[in-house]
Amino acid sequence: MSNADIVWHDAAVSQTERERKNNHSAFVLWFTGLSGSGKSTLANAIDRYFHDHGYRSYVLDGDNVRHGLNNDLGFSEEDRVENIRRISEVARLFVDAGHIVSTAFISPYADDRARARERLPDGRFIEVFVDCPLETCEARDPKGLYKKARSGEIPSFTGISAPYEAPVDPDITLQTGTRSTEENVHELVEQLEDLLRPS
Ligand SMILES: Nc1ncnc2c1ncn2[C@@H]1O[C@H](COP(=O)(O)OS(=O)(=O)O)[C@@H](OP(=O)(O)O)[C@H]1O
Ligand SMILES: Nc1ncnc2c1ncn2[C@@H]1O[C@H](COP(=O)(O)OP(=O)(O)O)[C@@H](O)[C@H]1O
Repeated sequence: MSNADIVWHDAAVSQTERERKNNHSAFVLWFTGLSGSGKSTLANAIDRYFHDHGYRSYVLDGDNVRHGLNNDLGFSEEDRVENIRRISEVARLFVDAGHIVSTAFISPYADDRARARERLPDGRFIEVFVDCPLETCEARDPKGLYKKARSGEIPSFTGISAPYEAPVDPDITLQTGTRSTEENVHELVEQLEDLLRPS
């Protein structure tokens, strides 16, 4: 069956109605950065803040999604593109359902992040650059992957033997080499003030 045979079915309950009931906007916080830069740490810290303050929210994390939905994908350029395409579709569904979704994927290619932005309603895709020098990420090496990448045990490792295209004009930049998680969460809450206000 081709896509031409599939007809979009409008939902009985709109995103706007869900947002009104939740009393806040639905949007995606798209964290991007090198492995070990702090994407998961920050996505979970801000999610804790959202949850504790009555927002409906959820985290989509690279490691976890790759265990399930995307367990057929590796780290070739083609697979990473498909990984991000699927994640952005899932993120869109969460926004449709009225949630604030924080995604924590390296998402190394600028074009893929741009496509993800295009899939979301205007102003509902917030690109957050988790900015941390490669040397710091490598010194942290929380999973021992940089060591393996340097020894050649892991091929095509982002930042070492595969590219990372840093955002040129991100909506928000958080430095994790010099600022604590608490400081960065505070910064995020300030920058998101308009979206977090009751709708
Ligand atoms: N070759 C290679 N390159 C980069 N990362 C690797 C690789 N192999 C395994 N890992 C682990 O997988 C996590 C990255 O998955 P992502 O889905 O975020 O990657 S991507 O967006 O598709 O590039 C990444 O997680 P984070 O460290 O949380 O970023 C790594 O733990
Ligand atoms: N300021 C900071 N912000 C975020 N993570 C930090 C910071 N300082 C140290 N870390 C540590 O760096 C590591 C980042 O790992 P993680 O959040 O899994 O990154 P990523 O998801 O980008 O791979 C964690 O062990 C975290 O405790």
